[in-house]
Amino acid sequence: MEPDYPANSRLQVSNLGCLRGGRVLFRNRHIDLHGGTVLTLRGSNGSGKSTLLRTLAGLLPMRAGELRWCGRTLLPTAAPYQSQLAYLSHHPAMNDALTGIENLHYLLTLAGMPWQVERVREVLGALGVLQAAGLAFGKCSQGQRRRLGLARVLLSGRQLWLLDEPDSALDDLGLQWLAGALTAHAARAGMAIVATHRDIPSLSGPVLDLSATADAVATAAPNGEHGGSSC
Ligand SMILES: Nc1ncnc2c1ncn2[C@@H]1O[C@H](COP(=O)(O)OP(=O)(O)OP(=O)(O)O)[C@@H](O)[C@H]1O
Repeated sequence: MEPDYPANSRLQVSNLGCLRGGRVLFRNRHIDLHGGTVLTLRGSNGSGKSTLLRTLAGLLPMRAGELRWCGRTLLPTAAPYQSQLAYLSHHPAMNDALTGIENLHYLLTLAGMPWQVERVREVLGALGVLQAAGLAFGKCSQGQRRRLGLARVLLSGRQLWLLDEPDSALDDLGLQWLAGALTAHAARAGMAIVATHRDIPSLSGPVLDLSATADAVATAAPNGEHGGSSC
């Protein structure tokens, strides 16, 4: 069993605005996320969900707004924030010529995670990709590729998960696994922002709908209790 994350961690994003191709996608969006919270990001195709996640992951410039992590105003590219996040995009970011295991070993080592064989086997087994992980990644099915990408997030040990349609290509069993993984992550005071078009079973928490007019802060706090700003 892995240790819990600091319960008083907090991600605050205020007045976020995003541009793409010279067009304003949205402005004045607010997120206030505490340990133990999963925020669902909704919106029609092209409304800017991926753009928002890529911005929070530090892969696109933050054109407008402010990000605070544990009370400190930081750029999304700042190390104290980057070291806490795991980002899963539409693309698996794995090398097709390497096996799933080799990809995981490379990516987790790069992220500074110790390679714990038993834990890796446990996660791959739970995801049903223990065998597929021995194949060249390029020979895996879309669902298997997605599951291996999710294994990378789960094994990352990071508190903040930014997941762009993690349910894509997953069958019903995979979707149930994802729901369980998110619930378990939240129970350990993990945090996640999940862009999805589907209903992920038993996922509760705030929803930010980018199709809607900007208004309320997407926020939630377990039991309404938070510690101080340090984490
Ligand atoms: N590289 C790019 N250059 C210019 N515009 C882009 C680029 N990528 C995306 N866009 C535009 O930005 C807008 C938002 O795209 P984004 O992928 O963030 O939406 P989304 O809500 O994630 O969509 P979906 O639900 O289809 O995944 C779209 O209008 C899209 O055409």
